[in-house]
Amino acid sequence: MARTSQIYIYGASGHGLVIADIAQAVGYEKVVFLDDKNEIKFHPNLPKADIVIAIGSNQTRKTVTARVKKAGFNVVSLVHPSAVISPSAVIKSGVVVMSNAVINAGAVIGEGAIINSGAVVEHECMIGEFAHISPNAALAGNVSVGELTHIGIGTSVIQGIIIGKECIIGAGSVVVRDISNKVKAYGVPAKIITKI
Ligand SMILES: CC(=O)SCCNC(=O)CCNC(=O)[C@H](O)C(C)(C)COP(=O)(O)OP(=O)(O)OC[C@H]1O[C@@H](n2cnc3c(N)ncnc32)[C@H](O)[C@@H]1OP(=O)(O)O
Repeated sequence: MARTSQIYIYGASGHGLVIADIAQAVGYEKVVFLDDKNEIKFHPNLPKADIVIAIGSNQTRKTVTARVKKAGFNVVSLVHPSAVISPSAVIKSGVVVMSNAVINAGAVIGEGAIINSGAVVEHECMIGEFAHISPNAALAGNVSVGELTHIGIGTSVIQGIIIGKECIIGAGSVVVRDISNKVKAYGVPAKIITKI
């Protein structure tokens, strides 16, 4: 679908402001924020235009994405011009890639995922749908991150690790063993703290 000159940003938080900067940097002429608390709220009958879902909560981002897609809006991916993306990486729809992120060869970034500022996603990593890789997190080669999982700021994950779905990995962790689904884990090395 051809890009529209206007883009809706669904969510007017700090995350939305960062995404608005990216939208302008890649050439959108007009940014319109939609927010449940703002004057302009999402409605299925709004004029159709590109849209990006700027909601930090992984589960809410997934739910809202389904809603706007059902209403016929074009959910786009936005990549900051300073990010370095391998030609062989695959970026699915609704992904945002912030400034200075690196996504290396053969990596696959699932629908609706966030690759935040300065994150490194090494070769052949698989990032699940609606996951969030926080700023300065570093995933070595062949790491798999399950859907809806949040990797905390500054976390490092060694090569080949499998992290399950719907997990929270705390800030500054070093993950050296696989992590099962639906757990909170943190520390150096990361240990499972609780089930979610
Ligand atoms: C652009 C952006 O802003 S993107 C967002 C980036 N943000 C992040 O990455 C935040 C990630 N979140 C965290 O790291 C959080 O601390 C969590 C989710 C791991 C834990 O949160 P909570 O369950 O609320 O834990 P809580 O704050 O109550 O702390 C419980 C204990 O764990 C410790 N703890 C919490 N997080 C960590 C961590 N990442 N590493 C080591 N210890 C930790 C606390 O010091 C505390 O210890 P104490 O009981 O001895 O005092």
